[in-house]
Amino acid sequence: MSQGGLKVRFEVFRTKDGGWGLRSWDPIRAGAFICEYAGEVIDNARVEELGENEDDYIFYSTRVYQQLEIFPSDTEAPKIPHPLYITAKDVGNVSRFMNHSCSPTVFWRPILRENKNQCDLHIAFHAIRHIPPMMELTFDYGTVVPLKADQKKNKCLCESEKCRGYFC
Ligand SMILES: C[S@@+](CC[C@H](N)C(=O)[O-])C[C@H]1O[C@@H](n2cnc3c(N)ncnc32)[C@H](O)[C@@H]1O
Repeated sequence: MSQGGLKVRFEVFRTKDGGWGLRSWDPIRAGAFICEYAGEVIDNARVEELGENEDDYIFYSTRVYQQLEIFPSDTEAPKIPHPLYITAKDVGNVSRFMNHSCSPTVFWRPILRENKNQCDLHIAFHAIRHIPPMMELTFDYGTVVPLKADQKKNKCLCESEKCRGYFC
């Protein structure tokens, strides 16, 4: 599904708070593949080394997510063969501009793809529901568990009714 490439016309735009965000000029149907999180795969040691202040563009597969309403409560989270960290700080695609929302329009799931006799883990983003043109594409960055006392928390500006107030 995700190998067919990008099917919608993306726009990187200035959000109300001044940062960049991502949206699509085309409608996206519920469940449709949107894009992958492209970047450089790094290991845990490099994540620790970079620290939380150095890189705003790390995707962490190790975060914990709120159950999405589209999935029944007994749906298990997809199994990931190993933790995956991807930084899109220096190389990446449009997904690096996707902001966090506590009521996201997009969710991610892991996919395994064969590559020269081995399987590579990729992260594919899909629409949670029908997304009309120009609606911001956002996903839940997830929660660090266990949350350490000194965990850096970013004030969340998603303005959702269900806003948790922060994201990590
Ligand atoms: C992966 S980048 C997303 C693109 C970013 N807005 C930009 O201008 O390049 C993640 C950073 O965007 C900002 N951000 C993302 N979601 C946010 C939210 N809900 N509230 C406030 N800032 C957010 C934070 O600075 C965060 O570290």
